[in-house]
Amino acid sequence: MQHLSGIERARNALENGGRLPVGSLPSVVADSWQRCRDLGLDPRAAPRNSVVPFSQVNQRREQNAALRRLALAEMQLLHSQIAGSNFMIALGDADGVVLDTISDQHFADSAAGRSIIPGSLWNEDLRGTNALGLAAMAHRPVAIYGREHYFSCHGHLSCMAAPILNSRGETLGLLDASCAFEARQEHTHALVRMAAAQIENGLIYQECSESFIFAFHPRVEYLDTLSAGLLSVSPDGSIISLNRPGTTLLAGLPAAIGSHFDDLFEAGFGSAMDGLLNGGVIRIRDRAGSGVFMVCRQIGQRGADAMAKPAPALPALLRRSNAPDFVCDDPIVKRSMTDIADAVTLRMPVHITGETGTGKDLMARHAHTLSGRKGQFVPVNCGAVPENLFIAEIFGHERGAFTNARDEGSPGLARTADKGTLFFDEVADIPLAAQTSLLRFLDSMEVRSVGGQKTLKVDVQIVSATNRNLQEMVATKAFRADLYYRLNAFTIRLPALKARSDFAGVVRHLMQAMAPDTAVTDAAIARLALHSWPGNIRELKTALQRALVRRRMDYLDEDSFEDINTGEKNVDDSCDSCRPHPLSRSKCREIRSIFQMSGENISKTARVLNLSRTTVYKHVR
Ligand SMILES: Nc1ncnc2c1ncn2[C@@H]1O[C@H](COP(=O)(O)OP(=O)(O)OP(=O)(O)O)[C@@H](O)[C@H]1O
Repeated sequence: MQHLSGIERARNALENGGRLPVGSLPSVVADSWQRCRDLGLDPRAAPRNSVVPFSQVNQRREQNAALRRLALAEMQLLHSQIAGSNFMIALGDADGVVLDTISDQHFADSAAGRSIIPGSLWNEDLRGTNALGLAAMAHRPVAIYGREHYFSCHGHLSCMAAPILNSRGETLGLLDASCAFEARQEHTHALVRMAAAQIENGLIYQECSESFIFAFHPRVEYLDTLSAGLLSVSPDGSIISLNRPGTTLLAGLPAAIGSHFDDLFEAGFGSAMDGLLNGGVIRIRDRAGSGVFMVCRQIGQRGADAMAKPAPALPALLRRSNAPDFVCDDPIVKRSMTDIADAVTLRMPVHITGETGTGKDLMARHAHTLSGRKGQFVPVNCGAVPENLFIAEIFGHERGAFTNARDEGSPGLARTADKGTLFFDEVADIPLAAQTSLLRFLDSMEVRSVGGQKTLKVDVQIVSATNRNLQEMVATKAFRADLYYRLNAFTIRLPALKARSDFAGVVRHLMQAMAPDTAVTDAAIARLALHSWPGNIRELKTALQRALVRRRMDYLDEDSFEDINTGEKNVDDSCDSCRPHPLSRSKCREIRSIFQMSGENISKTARVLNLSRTTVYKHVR
């Protein structure tokens, strides 16, 4: 008989309506499957794809503003720790409604990515066994791997979620990391829990700015870690809040909010304060007789000198160190990179075309790096060199070769680039008279300076770039046809930003470079993606810089880009047939809003809202 693993036996039983085999699943999963079964959910069917309307998402975001502010910063850090692994990080509110997501492009484009969007509800009774729903219900971190999900269509996913609790143990929100099952990373679960703990601590600092905050732990070297207890105390010694590790460390003692410092520790509040306010670490006994080290982390603003200290340093977490210099996940750009590598190996001239700001200069520099040439990368901005000096600038000149020539002469840029790369930027602007000399140089690789007699052979890799249509210029005789054919032996065309499939990656890359600690939400990226970006990546960079300057929070969301012209029709609008009917109007607005967010993609909208394409079409046409 074929030997089936525990999960396979359990799934067989689940999908065929049999009794679930005992011990084949973690109990949290088995209990959840049973509840889903009792609700009559069919594990082989598609779950109901429930999404709350946009206005409600905004309302919920406002209600959770403090949580969101801290959480988005942590999500950004988490994303940078696990990015590149086909992941999505989501923040849910206490009801399991997703408020924000940060994902890598690959996951965002997957079926799962399209169903975890702001507004989507992940309760167990709607979506079956899933980490977000279970963490909300169980008030503790949960990981659900692959086929442990109740619905078989979620079997390719792994999700880890941790609740974010306040000091009364109430769930304030949920942090979730979801990934493709193959990408499952054991350590991600720990990272999610740590991020949730960090948010909980952050909330204590945020909410207790008026009070004293002490960190304590039985081992002094743990005072700066997430295992330390965090206790906030009013100036008269009443306990205002206590984090989760603190509750565990003081288990068995009356550590409830409202109790007094003296009920928990043998040293009275007054004498402990004497030591703590001197800035030192003190050792005191709790009322159960265990010794703990304690240090003051914050003197509340009502305290003598309000010398609030920053939150304790966390154990240094790994950041990605080998990030590429620029983003090239778009298949066309990726292909170009491979082609460039081949071309420079063969020493063929490389010609790069693309609209302004698409990264031609960056690509030219990359060609030089790929060539492995030891010489310099020498750029020539052909549009900026005066026509009468062009030849002298490139090929050099002897002492006093012409009026205004430099006294000491000049070797010229072609010689400077020997054993390196000569990059003709804005190559369409090369003066016609100089085009002949350049063509000769490309054929012979020989340089003769103006006023000089000797020729010198050089070894340079030629790269050129333009955003103009050289072919048209050839047709109008503004550019020499033979030079054109010589330069574009090998041409790559960089796509406009709006056409790049790695748009989100470009946004995140720029943010990482400009403000590594500032999160940018998926919804913000979706809004940015609606703009046409005529200035391409350069324009995007400026828009992000502007938003960073104006931002009032530690993150950028769609509201940060209100000034961006998205060409978006008013998403509050409903279609003509729904407008007169209040009931159908709100559904219609929701459809139209998701339609906008999805880049006007009918199929995506239909999938997200679980509607037929015809229904979506009816509302958005
Ligand atoms: N793939 C990329 N990832 C991240 N940043 C990029 C990328 N491509 C370009 N940039 C950034 O966009 C800006 C414009 O790039 P670049 O100067 O290379 O464009 P260009 O096509 O040469 O522009 P122009 O035609 O106007 O000279 C630069 O700041 C560059 O760092």
